Amino acid sequence: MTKIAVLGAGSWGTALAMVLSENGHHVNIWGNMPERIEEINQKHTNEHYLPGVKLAESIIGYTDLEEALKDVSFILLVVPTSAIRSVTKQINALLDDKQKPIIIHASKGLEQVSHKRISVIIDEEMAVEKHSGIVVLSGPSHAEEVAKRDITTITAASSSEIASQAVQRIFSNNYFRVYTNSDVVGVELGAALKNIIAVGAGALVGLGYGDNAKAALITRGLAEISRLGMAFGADPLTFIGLSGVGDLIVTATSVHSRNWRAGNLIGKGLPLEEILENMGMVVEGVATTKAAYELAQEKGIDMPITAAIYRVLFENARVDEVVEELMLRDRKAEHSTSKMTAEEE
Ligand SMILES: NC(=O)C1=CN([C@@H]2O[C@H](COP(=O)(O)OP(=O)(O)OC[C@H]3O[C@@H](n4cnc5c(N)ncnc54)[C@H](O)[C@@H]3O)[C@@H](O)[C@H]2O)C=CC1
Ligand SMILES: O=C(CO)COP(=O)(O)O
Repeated sequence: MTKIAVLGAGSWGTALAMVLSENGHHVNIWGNMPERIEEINQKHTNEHYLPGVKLAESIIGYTDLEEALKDVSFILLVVPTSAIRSVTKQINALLDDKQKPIIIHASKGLEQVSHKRISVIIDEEMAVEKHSGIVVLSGPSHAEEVAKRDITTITAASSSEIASQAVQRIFSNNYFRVYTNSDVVGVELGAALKNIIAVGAGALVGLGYGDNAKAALITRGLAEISRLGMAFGADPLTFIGLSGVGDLIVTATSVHSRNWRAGNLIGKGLPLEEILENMGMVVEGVATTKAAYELAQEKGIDMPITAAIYRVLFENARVDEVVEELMLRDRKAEHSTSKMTAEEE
């Protein structure tokens, strides 16, 4: 039996713990909220994050990280992006160089200020001799639907094929299909940046725009995600895959999405602080908008939708006002086909 530690006892960590435990693995789930860990151990539920869902009794909750990591051969990090660095530091301090687990992360975002991808942060904080590879798990996957065993497809990306195949093996079953991918940059950027577009899509619906507007935002959103990704060496094919258009569709069209819901309330005129306070779960797209906006400015990459959403979130611009600005930008050709062109744009 494979022993796995899931670090982060929120919606996604809990849903992924369920998949792993159904696949016959021994799952330790670690969280920073003692009352939720007690609920997982006593009642086998995590009502705040996955209401009405019964968890396997074999999933054991921990508040002590050292205990949760004991003898595991995989560590799945699924805390908000803002907590990745500190949690990775703690793991690194607790592991010796004999255990050598595979490190997986399933979070979606970019670090504030440094604008780094999550696997880069993990790589910086984990001594290379203490692990057997870093794998990114990403794709169109609402926790609520995975917890109901709805059909889900996802990708496991790593520079180590052995590690990505091992991750594919532990997660795969008849409702959770995992592909492997070697484009870590593209998979992580697709995952992080789609949340920005989901905020925008929610805002459009909140303001009463129609299906044409939604399709325009998603398609042109994907164009700018790909443009940034290609400038960082991502494979353009990744953006028409699960962690590109797949995740963009599922996030930008669904009421399950916290990013879409936050955007929707912005479109309806509610203040951002109030929305974030009441969500009760992480809305990665807000911080990611800031990081991506700054990154695009720094690298001279044209990301007009991201810039528009930045203005709404951080400069109090109105949604209808930025929509008008986007529509009246300079006329352009639809495609920039080569990496060179994307970088020069
Ligand atoms: N919910 C979903 O359907 C999916 C979420 N994700 C990604 O997974 C990541 C986590 O999201 P969710 O589980 O949905 O968020 P959530 O808001 O449901 O739960 C986050 C959990 O992390 C805990 N946490 C926060 N800071 C921590 C720290 N320093 N140490 C330990 N625990 C800490 C919180 O207490 C909470 O239990 C995000 O990056 C999100 O984008 C990815 C795919 C699907
Ligand atoms: O990443 C997700 C689905 O793939 C979940 O999106 P939200 O964080 O917007 O809920």
